[in-house]
Amino acid sequence: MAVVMTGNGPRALPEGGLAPRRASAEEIPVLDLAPMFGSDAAAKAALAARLRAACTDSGFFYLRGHGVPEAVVAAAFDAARYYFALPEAAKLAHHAGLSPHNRGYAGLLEENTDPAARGDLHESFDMALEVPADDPDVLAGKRLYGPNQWPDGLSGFRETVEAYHAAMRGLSRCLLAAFALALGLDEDYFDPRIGKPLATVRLLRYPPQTGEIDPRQIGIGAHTDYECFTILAQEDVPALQVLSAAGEWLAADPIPGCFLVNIGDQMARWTNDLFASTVHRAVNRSGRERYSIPFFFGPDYDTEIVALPGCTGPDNPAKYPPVGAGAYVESRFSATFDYFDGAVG
Ligand SMILES: O=C(O)CCC(=O)C(=O)O
Ligand SMILES: [Fe+2]
Repeated sequence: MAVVMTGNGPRALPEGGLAPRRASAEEIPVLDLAPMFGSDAAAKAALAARLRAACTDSGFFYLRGHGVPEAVVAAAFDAARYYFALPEAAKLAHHAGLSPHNRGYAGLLEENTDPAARGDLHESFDMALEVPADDPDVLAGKRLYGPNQWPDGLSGFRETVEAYHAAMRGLSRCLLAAFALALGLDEDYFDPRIGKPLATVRLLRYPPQTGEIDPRQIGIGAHTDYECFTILAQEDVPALQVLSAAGEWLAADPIPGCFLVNIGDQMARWTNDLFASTVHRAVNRSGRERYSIPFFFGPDYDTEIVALPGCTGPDNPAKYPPVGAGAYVESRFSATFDYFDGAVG
């Protein structure tokens, strides 16, 4: 049987084709975050219960009532479109391999999420929290902190992408409060751990794939995400597939006005696998270019990821040894990006 190696161990993959099945509203539910912006404790508790069910089941859910203005999302997609249309030389000038902090551009096939595959058919631009080069954490060699790299001469690009990052950070704080409630913790439980979060905006462009498709070379190979959770913005071009517990690929098609959120490996570790970090992949068979914008959110670099209160018990010992949040993501980047270990400062 085929498996994919993740940071939390091997996961079985089904044999077979690239076509997904439609997901039902139970399999990938739509949750409304609005109660988290109010003070109705019963409404928050109801959301927390639905969130807990979604996270323990598929680990994927659509999010509405999130409060992020549509214009902020639309501007980020416009920025992605004109960014990727730059000449290749302009993009290579700020290649992520020139940054010790994994910020900048990477081209087609440079990432390989599934070690058994032959590279991912997308190009990307990564930016994260802007931390100056003389910051003590950067000087201490915490590689995931550092300055971003930006393309030259692309008016408004930086401002637009930074505004999107800020909006996603705000949303993440709110979402984490809901996760805390879903885990029976105080709403502000995670707040002391997210003052300087490892939080990356990634612009992605997937060219369409037509004709015979090599299953070992798709938009993004089967993988789990590395951080706590991912907030994905999609336009109207479908491609994303989620592996169900029963081993079927489900289509996670875009829903207008909703983000798609999924649990990542850090949260699976934090919850001792109560919350599912679910395998997913993308295949762009739409015949059109696809742009998507994942936002990966994890806690501060030095946060120890160890089973949270209530997630272990006499019959449920901790499955994973403690690990530093930053060290964990760095180890995953080393496994995934062929340029990360050789990056120059
Ligand atoms: O583009 C997508 O829909 C998914 C991207 C993804 O899974 C990732 O970047 O980790
Ligand atoms: Fe992913």
